[in-house]
Amino acid sequence: MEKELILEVKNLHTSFKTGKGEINIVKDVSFNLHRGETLAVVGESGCGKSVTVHSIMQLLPANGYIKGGEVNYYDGKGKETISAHKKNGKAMRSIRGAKIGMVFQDPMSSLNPVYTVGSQIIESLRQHRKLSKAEAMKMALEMLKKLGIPDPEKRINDYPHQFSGGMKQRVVIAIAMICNPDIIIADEPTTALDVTIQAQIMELMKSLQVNDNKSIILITHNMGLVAEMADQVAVMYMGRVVEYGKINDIFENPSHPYTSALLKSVPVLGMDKSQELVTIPGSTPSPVGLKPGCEFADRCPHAKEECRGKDIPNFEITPGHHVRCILFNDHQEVR
Ligand SMILES: Nc1ncnc2c1ncn2[C@@H]1O[C@H](COP(=O)(O)OP(=O)(O)OP(=O)(O)O)[C@@H](O)[C@H]1O
Repeated sequence: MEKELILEVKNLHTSFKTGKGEINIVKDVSFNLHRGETLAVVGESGCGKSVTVHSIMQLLPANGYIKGGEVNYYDGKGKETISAHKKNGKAMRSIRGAKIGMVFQDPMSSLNPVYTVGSQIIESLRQHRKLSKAEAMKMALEMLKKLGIPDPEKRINDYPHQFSGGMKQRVVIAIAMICNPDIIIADEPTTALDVTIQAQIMELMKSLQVNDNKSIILITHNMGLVAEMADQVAVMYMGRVVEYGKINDIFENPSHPYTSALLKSVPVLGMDKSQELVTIPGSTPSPVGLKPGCEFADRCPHAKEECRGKDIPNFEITPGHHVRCILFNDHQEVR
């Protein structure tokens, strides 16, 4: 059966104007998200994962702007282009929250300490739907119950500081989910939490995806989480998707030298015990004054002269498995 495309990011470019000039942070990023699936966007700190999703949501800081590309949202009824070069505040406000919900890394930065959790969930709901306070309250209670918050009738009137870290993150998920969006963007949703709580939150997200057919974009640098959660994976390095494919393409046939290095540098459940972890030589370059050509060339064991000087195209090595590396230039180029 053909999978239903729900979000399409095509050749997205995002830059920031800074005191040191303009810096290109997201470069030619493309990926697809299908209904009921999880796309993991993975890569080291600073590679542009958050800027990519903030571009999709048009939540960039004042000095950031989308230079090119398209973001297409499909809701089953047709295509809606939610961002290109120009800002489209009205269309975006109807999409943010209602069609795409966001869960950020630190629950405290998403919750307002001076309002009860109930009023924050209701506020999110009433922004998009005409409901009485009582109806909204009933829906908020049902959502808290569904997300495993014990004693929701009492807890709904509590303030965020009265919740533990894991429970706060459940409240953030409740706010993201209350309007029943098709897509949830989760930006490192468990980084600020204890390991056992992390597992519970990820299980909760997985159950929403499976039971309610939600699509998730999971931003993470945790390859273990990727292995557990993802259907599709986009590996990013210095603002580019260097490898993109199905979970098995990435774990069983990692092809970009950066993906291979990344997988060798982190422990993944089920890996051979005799396999040593290897650190990636060198460090990520600064995005300011970056040399042209492959951004990974200076750290890559296979680097050749051709890797430097001009942008490296994307090659399709098997259907849907794309690698941005000249080692594969005998394959079909894809845009
Ligand atoms: N407002 C800004 N002005 C200039 N540069 C910025 C701005 N915001 C982010 N950047 C730069 O964009 C790059 C990518 O940042 P981003 O937060 O997307 O990385 P990330 O992959 O999500 O990392 P992390 O895992 O640490 O969150 C970084 O080099 C960062 O310094």
